[in-house]
Amino acid sequence: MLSATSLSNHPVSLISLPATPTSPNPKEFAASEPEDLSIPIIDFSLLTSGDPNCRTQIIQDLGKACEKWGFFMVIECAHTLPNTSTLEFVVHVIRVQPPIGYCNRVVNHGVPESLMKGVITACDEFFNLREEEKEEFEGKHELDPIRCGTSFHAKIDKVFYWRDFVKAFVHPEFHFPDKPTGFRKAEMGWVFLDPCWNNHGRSHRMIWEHLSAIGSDPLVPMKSSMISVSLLILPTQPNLTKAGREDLHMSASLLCHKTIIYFSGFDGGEGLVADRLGPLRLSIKLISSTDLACAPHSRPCYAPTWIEHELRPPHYLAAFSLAVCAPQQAPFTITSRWLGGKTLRCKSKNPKDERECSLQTFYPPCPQPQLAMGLPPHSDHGILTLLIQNEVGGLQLKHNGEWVHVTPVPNSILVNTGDHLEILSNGRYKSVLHRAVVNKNTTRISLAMANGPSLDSVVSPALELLDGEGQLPAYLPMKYKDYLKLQQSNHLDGKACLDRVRI
Ligand SMILES: O=C(O)CCC(=O)C(=O)O
Ligand SMILES: [Fe+2]
Repeated sequence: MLSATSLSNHPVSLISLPATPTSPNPKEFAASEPEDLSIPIIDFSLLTSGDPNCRTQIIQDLGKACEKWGFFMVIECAHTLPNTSTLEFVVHVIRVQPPIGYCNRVVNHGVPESLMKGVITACDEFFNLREEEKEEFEGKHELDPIRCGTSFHAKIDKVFYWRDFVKAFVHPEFHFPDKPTGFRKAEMGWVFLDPCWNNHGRSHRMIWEHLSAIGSDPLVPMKSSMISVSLLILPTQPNLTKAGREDLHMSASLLCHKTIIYFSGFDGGEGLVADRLGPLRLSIKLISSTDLACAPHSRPCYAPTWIEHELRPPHYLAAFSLAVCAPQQAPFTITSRWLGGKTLRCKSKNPKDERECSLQTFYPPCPQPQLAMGLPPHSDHGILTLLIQNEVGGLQLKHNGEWVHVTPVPNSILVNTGDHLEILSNGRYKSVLHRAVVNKNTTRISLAMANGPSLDSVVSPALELLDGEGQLPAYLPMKYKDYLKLQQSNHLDGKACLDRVRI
């Protein structure tokens, strides 16, 4: 496999790149630099705020962000942004009542920094494997669970982009290359619960399915066999109206998304490295949303259910994919509520089949960045894509006809709208065009998580919208599987794929 990494490491590549007819015009890469400061910022802690006005405000802000930009950033509140006065959507932080002991972690997007850094470092290790080691993951077909490569579609692309990638379906089944071992070194300080367990009638079993997805290595027995786990505290509100209850349910599910289970009972208290551990008996206290809705005081009164299970060592990517459930679900739930308060039938009939795909991209230093392309302009196929990156810029997005450079903000998650959201909202939330440029000196790594319905779901404008607003459908229905195949088997070319279903 001719990878960008191997070219970059090769002395010849330090001289020049061959110009090809598809080499971009250098002017094309110009982006309006500081503009990105107005990219909407969303503070996730407001979504779980006990103050209904705050929630209403943030819901509206999210809707506007999706509509005007198709793009927003979720930050940790500990981070101070440069020049905040110019931000269009700065909102002040109101923290939810903190869970026992660990309040500072459950704020905003709720994904621990160590996990974000760990998964990026593990990606780096993967791309630096020898070419022969990566070859076995090349993948032959568009829907292969793991695919590794350089150009978008090796058979038809005339240009190799200056990047290497590995794509993997991480949900409903978790797939990922079994190398390098670094991916399995996630610290065992936390595990995330599936957020939907408590308000969509999911059984506790689901949780275990998720937890078991975290890893599959056999473990050796360990000495300290019991781990106690403290679970969640949710904001509680007496005398809830129906709307209030709905909000609480939403908040509960959002907070559960972010619930961090802390393990205790180990000596030393330092981070626990998975491969030092044997089988862990994990006990989790579960409370249901009914208990929550009834809880009159700040501490919900509930009858906890204890379950025990053997936990396997976590995989960085599996842990990350669970961790980003909230940022993925929340904007969608909220933007659909914002569409006249209707709940769009957006997703698969069975949420268990929803598809989540992770795409890790590695852009090594490029000798002539003005002649190379990292990733051409395109929109993503799913509902929303969440993206994290190392601290090297390169992502640009199209806003009001201009390319806007996105400056990386440490510990932030970028969220962009995808084609499926555009179709579903009948064009109200457009999928955003974006691209990646490369640079001469530094490697850039990004990790995108795209989520969509199950492969057999038919993607079409939401009936609720059409009925309610007397609109005609602006997109033809298509099976998600066929849409994915169509997009993945052609050149990556702006919104060409979406244009095929546009009426
Ligand atoms: O590397 C980036 O920032 C962009 C990646 C991207 O657009 C994608 O994975 O779809
Ligand atoms: Fe993308």
